[in-house]
Amino acid sequence: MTNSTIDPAMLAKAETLTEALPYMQRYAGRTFVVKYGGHAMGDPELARDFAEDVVLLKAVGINPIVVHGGGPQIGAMLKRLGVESQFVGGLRVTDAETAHIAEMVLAGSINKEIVNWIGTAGGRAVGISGKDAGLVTARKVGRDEADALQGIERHVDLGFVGEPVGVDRRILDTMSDAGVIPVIAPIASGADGHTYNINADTMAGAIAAAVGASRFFLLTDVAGVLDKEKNLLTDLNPEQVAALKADGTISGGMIPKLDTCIHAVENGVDAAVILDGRVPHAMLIEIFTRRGAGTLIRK
Ligand SMILES: Nc1ncnc2c1ncn2[C@@H]1O[C@H](COP(=O)(O)OP(=O)(O)O)[C@@H](O)[C@H]1O
Ligand SMILES: CC(=O)N[C@@H](CCC(=O)OP(=O)(O)O)C(=O)O
Repeated sequence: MTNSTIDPAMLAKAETLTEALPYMQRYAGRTFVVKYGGHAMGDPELARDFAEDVVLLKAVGINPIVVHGGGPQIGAMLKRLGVESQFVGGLRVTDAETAHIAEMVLAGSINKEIVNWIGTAGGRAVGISGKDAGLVTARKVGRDEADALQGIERHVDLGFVGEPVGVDRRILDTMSDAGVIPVIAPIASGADGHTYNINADTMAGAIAAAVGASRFFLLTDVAGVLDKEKNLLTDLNPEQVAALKADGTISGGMIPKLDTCIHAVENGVDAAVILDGRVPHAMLIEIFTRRGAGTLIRK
């Protein structure tokens, strides 16, 4: 049969698969950490696409590890329960009651929902938090907030907001060996026995560094890092990120996100990629095609 008798649409599908082949060969056996943000979770269609992508990675021999957020979902639950919540420097001030609710939402409903999507897509996922098998040990975060009005620095107690100080990867290796996809909620215990609420980007970055991930994907609600004219910056190194911070091109939630990426690439992760979680199959396009997507951060 010659090309002229083949349906062009079928041929294009076959070419998509052959285009993916060298990437599948390159990445087989590697570990990818995927941070799935709360904003990217709202749409059930996109959630299904995301779960399919994760299952496909596993099927071609990559070890995906999912770390999820859920900030908007915690906010909604706090509102329902009439509990006030405020953010300082992108972190939710977390009293004992808020920590309890954050754990309920993150390690409870959201974690199991993602496990369910992955199961529906034909994968085997196990949902855990940083507490399980001592995966992550946290310590309390201290923060100095500049009081812009008075021009003074004052220490803000964020309560039970934690940062990872240790990662014991053994449970992740056990799960990977058993063909299981870990789904991790950003909650951990401190050496003091308290439960800590951890920013999901920070949690994912610590896990990516601890496992020496080949790729660290952060799915968010923008196309990637944008310049002042709103054009996508496809590649950045730590020096360029520092310049973008200094001239005010990046602000808000993008600052801690990029800090996390730089920390990860300076601690054993090959590359971090900020991706648009609103684009169906954004991860597959980035990993398996020549086009790529989002912003790649590398040393
Ligand atoms: N230069 C920039 N490029 C892209 N996004 C930026 C930039 N500067 C600030 N941002 C903001 O950062 C946000 C992403 O961070 P964040 O809201 O914390 O994401 P998530 O909730 O997914 O973790 C974007 O929605 C955007 O408003
Ligand atoms: C300390 C802190 O701020 N924790 C976050 C944890 C969830 C999170 O980071 O979710 P997203 O990735 O969806 O924003 C919070 O309470 O909202």
